[in-house]
Amino acid sequence: MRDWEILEELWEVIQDRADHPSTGSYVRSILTHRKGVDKSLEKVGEEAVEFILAAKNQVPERTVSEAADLLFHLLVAFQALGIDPADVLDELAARRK
Ligand SMILES: N=c1c2ncn([C@@H]3O[C@H](COP(=O)(O)OP(=O)(O)OP(=O)(O)O)[C@@H](O)[C@H]3O)c2ncn1[C@@H]1O[C@H](COP(=O)(O)O)[C@@H](O)[C@H]1O
Repeated sequence: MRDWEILEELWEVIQDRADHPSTGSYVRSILTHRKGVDKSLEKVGEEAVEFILAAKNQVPERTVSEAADLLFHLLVAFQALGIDPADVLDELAARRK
């Protein structure tokens, strides 16, 4: 079983793509898209719907795959919006009862 470090690693890759030109990079293509932030938000919405449909249709493998797409695109949207995932984690920690 993998631990949560993959999310941290992925965040570092996304930041690297934001900071450096990289031909053929999917992340960079979203971050530099002419619609900018809207493109990343559109992808989050799209992947959320695909996740819900897979879950409702009870297709476990597809649901896991769509969940991965959703988490990935959420991180890309954080980058586009200038949100630090650490702030989101702090928010969750602050809600612990
Ligand atoms: N985890 C991912 C990842 N998950 C999904 N995707 C891409 O997200 C897209 C999913 O969009 P869709 O399912 O909507 O497919 P699509 O219709 O072709 O996409 P659009 O044309 O609508 O954008 C696909 O092109 C996938 O390749 C990802 N692309 C990259 N990563 C990670 O990001 C890293 C950096 O990627 P690059 O920026 O491409 O170097 C990679 O090493 C991976 O670790």
